[in-house]
Amino acid sequence: MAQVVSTRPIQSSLLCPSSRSFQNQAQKIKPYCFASNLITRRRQRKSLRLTRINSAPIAAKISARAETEVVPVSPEDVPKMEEKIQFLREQFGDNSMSMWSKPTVRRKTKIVCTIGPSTNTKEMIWNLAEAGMNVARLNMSHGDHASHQIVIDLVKEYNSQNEDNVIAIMLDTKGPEVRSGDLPQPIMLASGQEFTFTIKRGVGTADTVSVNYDDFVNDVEVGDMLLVDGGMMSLVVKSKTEDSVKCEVVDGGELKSRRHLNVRGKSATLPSITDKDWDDIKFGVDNKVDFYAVSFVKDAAVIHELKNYLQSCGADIHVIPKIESADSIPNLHSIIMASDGAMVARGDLGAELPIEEVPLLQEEIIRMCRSMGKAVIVATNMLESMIVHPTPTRAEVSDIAIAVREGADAVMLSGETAHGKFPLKAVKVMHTVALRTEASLVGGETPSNLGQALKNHMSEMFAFHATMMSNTLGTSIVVFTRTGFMAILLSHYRPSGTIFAFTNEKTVQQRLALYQGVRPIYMQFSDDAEEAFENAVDLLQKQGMVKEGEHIALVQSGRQPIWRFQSTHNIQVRKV
Ligand SMILES: Nc1ncnc2c1ncn2[C@@H]1O[C@H](COP(=O)(O)OP(=O)(O)O)[C@@H](O)[C@H]1O
Ligand SMILES: C=C(OP(=O)(O)O)C(=O)O
Repeated sequence: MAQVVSTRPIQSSLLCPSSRSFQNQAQKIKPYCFASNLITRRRQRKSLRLTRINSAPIAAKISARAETEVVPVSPEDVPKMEEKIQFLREQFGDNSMSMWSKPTVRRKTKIVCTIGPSTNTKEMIWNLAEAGMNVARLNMSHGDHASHQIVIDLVKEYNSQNEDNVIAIMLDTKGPEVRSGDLPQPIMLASGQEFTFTIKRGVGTADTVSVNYDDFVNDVEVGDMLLVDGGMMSLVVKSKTEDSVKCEVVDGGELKSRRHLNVRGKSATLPSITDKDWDDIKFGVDNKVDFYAVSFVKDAAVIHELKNYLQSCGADIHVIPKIESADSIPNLHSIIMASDGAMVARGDLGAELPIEEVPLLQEEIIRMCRSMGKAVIVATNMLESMIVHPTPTRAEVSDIAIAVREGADAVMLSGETAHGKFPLKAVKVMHTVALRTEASLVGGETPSNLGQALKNHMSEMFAFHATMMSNTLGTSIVVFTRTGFMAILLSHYRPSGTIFAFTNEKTVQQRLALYQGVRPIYMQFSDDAEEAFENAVDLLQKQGMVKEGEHIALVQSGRQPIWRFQSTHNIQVRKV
């Protein structure tokens, strides 16, 4: 057992871990090129065949290391691989790879699925979870508390039956969004025709529809461009009365019920958290959801207000602002600083701001979140075509790969899983593309100023060195955490190996499901540190997540000391 121990505070500030030598070293450890990957895959296939003949232990052959893994290249390969694994399991009665065979274990980038009419049944939630969903998102713009309650209860039921694969719950507030009203049936709008939006309630005819926002008439001006569903249709404002806005259709199409309305370049003058949102937030507190995604945040004040409210009711729920409002951009830094992460909500963002700004902002928001040690989710249109088609466009596949490369913690599915025809296929595509992209990445690329943001130098130093050690030795990392802090910190260093985060808090286990590379495991902590380590390694070995003879890096650090003197942090490398 190798050990690095520090028992006194470090005075000097941290070295920047993104130095060239670090990267060079990582490069050496994890060489990658397409050809070598193909060869590895061929060898892999061969070793699978050999395994069948020799009945040798198979855990090592289908190992977790991304570079030696059979990486399916198309979603169609996934069932084939699952069949293969099933075959091996049946042949050898071996369960040592059962956990690694789960998509949620091998992939580092997490998947958020919006639950809606296509997926709100027990069967579909179970299927989504098995296909790779890590977080279930409830969009409060749709449905009522009763329908969301059913979904929450189902996810909780799944979690109670699958302690090794828990799904986090994210409640997404409706926010001050402007939407058109309900229509008895969709209306076809043709370019050049006149169409009216009215603040009168309940109107839904061929030429006029209600808007859910009374100040709509005051906020828009003649000449403004109105975008429906982020630009799927557009109308230019021609004139106004005290309750209506007359427009001319520029780009026509089919107008359905409750569609997004944005004014190009403008945010609505509404508070970020509306009365309905407060009601939904309380519903989230009652149901102990894990995250709020807060729509249309414009400044940090609203985050402070929500956090104060949550503190006053003793609720441990993390807050993820959705960056989608033009007004939020000058305040990005303070908004993210006040929050637990951010969502790049590209739908509304690309409607309020010029569309060509979206990729640049995505990169900037991811970079900012990562440097501040906060979670970041990339959302909207990721596999949009799969709402109706069984395969994605190549551009969509690239989009997922870019988000993974940029270092997002999670990628999100919206309509694809909420009301699409192929929700499970969409999750499988996302899983496969993320996994394939991750296999091409060098681990441990840390944002250069992570240290300055976190100001907890001892924990950071240990997270950095644990990452270095595990990357050098090619090990997984085992960390014990009560609050999730150290697991989240390690995640931000993006080690190559999996971070097995043992926690004695179910809420922390669920929350950690969102974080890149973290595999959260619930375990009651023994009073004796050594016993707890042994139990953890035992559990990993039983589940086939580590195997005999393999090394693991074990980290004891973080804000709250567990089995250590106040100032003692350590990293150990152990042989299983
Ligand atoms: N809980 C729900 N109940 C009914 N329909 C839903 C629900 N959640 C999502 N949907 C449908 O899926 C679509 C895509 O989901 P999402 O992108 O989250 O919604 P939106 O863009 O409308 O805010 C929605 O426009 C809606 O038609
Ligand atoms: C995620 C988004 O928000 P919503 O789906 O809630 O409209 C978005 O606008 O990209």
